[in-house]
Amino acid sequence: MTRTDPVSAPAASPRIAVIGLGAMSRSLARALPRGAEGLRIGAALVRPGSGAEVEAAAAAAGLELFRDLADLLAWAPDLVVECAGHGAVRDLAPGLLEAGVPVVVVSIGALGDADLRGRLEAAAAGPGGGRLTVASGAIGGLDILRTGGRAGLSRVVYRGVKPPAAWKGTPAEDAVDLDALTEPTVFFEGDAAEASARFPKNANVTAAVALAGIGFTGTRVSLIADPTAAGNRHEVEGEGAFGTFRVALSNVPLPDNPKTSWLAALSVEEAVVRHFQSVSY
Ligand SMILES: NC(=O)C1=CN([C@@H]2O[C@H](COP(=O)(O)OP(=O)(O)OC[C@H]3O[C@@H](n4cnc5c(N)ncnc54)[C@H](OP(=O)(O)O)[C@@H]3O)[C@@H](O)[C@H]2O)C=CC1
Ligand SMILES: O=C([O-])CC(=O)C(=O)O
Repeated sequence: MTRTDPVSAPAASPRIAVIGLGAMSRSLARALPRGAEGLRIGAALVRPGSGAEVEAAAAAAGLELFRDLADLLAWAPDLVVECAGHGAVRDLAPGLLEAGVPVVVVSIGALGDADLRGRLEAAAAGPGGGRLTVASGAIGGLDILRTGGRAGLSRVVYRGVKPPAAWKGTPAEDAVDLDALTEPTVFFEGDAAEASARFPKNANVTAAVALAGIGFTGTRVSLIADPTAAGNRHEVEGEGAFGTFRVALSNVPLPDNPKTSWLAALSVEEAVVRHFQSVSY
């Protein structure tokens, strides 16, 4: 007897597209074919105004290029992976989900906006809605927050340390003179709601911690610029009825973008692979 997989598995070569063609997408497009899964990125949705540099990058990676959501939908993607930014989650993810396309997002800080979260949840839960997956990003320990959180969490603290260059072009510049720092300097203390909104390219991890744990206002955040830091360090401490934990990561940044840890790109790669697996370990 021939058995068929009851899950509506896509054809042998699933059609996977990225939104954005920056450091993370390029890393993902280079990396995916190395796995045994036979998955590869086939297309990219970029900004309408993007020019020759993006075209060259797409050609080098063998990607079809779209500048319009309707064109991407006509390509009939089996999965779309957002590696672009908060605006892309807001403007593109709801429509994709409504059209039944599963979406992986990594710009998790966008989900700090409760209205957008509601729209995404409604789009995914609606008739024929696609599944929304939030990649773990550059952080770890989310499993402990989720599982320990079943019995209640009383305290979750996040501390993010990056070299001054990684904080360039952010509100950190209004708080400290990044070029003059000689020692680790805390320039932000607050909650994950404020951190993820004000640092959309640096503090998505705080949103991941908030969503897995005690929410955006309950999660305490410190952001630090450290001239001695070689990479991006993330620490999470949690406390609850289950006990306590502390996770500390020292992440290698992507060569094309010092703000972004390679681990974040790897988390997207893992989410893509997992999406197409019948059994995941
Ligand atoms: N969860 C996590 O741990 C992490 C999440 N991130 C998120 O991932 C995002 C991507 O990171 P990274 O690749 O390093 O960033 P890059 O800045 O290198 O690349 C992002 C690319 O996406 C493009 N883009 C932005 N908005 C849109 C849009 N609406 N449609 C199409 N393309 C768009 C940008 O174009 P343009 O330059 O024109 O804006 C840029 O080319 C970050 O912005 C951040 O939000 C990053 C690090 C960690
Ligand atoms: O990549 C990192 O180390 C973290 C980051 O930028 C983010 O959370 O937005």
